[in-house]
Amino acid sequence: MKIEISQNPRKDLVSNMSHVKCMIGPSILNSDLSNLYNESQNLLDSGADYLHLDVMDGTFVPNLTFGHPVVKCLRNKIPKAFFETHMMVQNPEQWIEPMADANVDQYTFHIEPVNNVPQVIRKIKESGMKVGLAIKPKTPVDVISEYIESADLVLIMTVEPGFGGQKFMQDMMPKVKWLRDNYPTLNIEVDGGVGANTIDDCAKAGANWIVSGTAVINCPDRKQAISTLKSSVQKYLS
Ligand SMILES: O=C(CO)[C@H](O)[C@H](O)COP(=O)(O)O
Ligand SMILES: [Fe+2]
Repeated sequence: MKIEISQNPRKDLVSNMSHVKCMIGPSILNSDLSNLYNESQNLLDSGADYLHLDVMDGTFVPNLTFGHPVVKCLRNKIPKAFFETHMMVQNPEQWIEPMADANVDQYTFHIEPVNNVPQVIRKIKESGMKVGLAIKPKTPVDVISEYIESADLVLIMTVEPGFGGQKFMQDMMPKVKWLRDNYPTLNIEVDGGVGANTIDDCAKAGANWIVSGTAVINCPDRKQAISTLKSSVQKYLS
């Protein structure tokens, strides 16, 4: 008897993500959150490759946003887009199952508050999500080296996590360059203060997943804003 395995509607999209290619993921943090679905759909229609959803718990960072119930509602309305949750939370292990249940594609968590990083990575994988490892500006990049082989992406924060609209920290670029030099096929994401004026620094250092919040949200022509980010990254990708 042939056993039918149910198909993930986003399977092709997910498997295409394993190569180093340019991905632009707007952050909806500073959008009109009362209109979350329309804002998200508008960003996807404007050329976004994925949605970057900032989850904050008020403990790991001094701000509070939304959790899995909101992400699940959004997923019901947007079944096909790639969802990354940026987990700025004190206990990332706690939210793995609920986020997997909300059909999140990639679970990106900060390693700083975690005692057993390999265990969290394993649980994320077992739940069927991809793994992103995030570090704050003050965390040295070599701290994550031992976990990189088992991750799908590393996120280098270019602001202190917690709020949108902050100034880009150019001095994080050596971390990105070190990663790109040592891990040529790694997906490297930057997040915080990234826009038309700072994208070239990120692209030149080797970032290929680009989170941009206010620079895209506040731009009257979001399509143009996303296309500017993409062109810069593509210029530097070999
Ligand atoms: O994780 C974040 C803040 O902690 C956000 O993703 C980030 O700040 C995006 O917004 P902006 O581009 O306006 O800085
Ligand atoms: Fe973020």
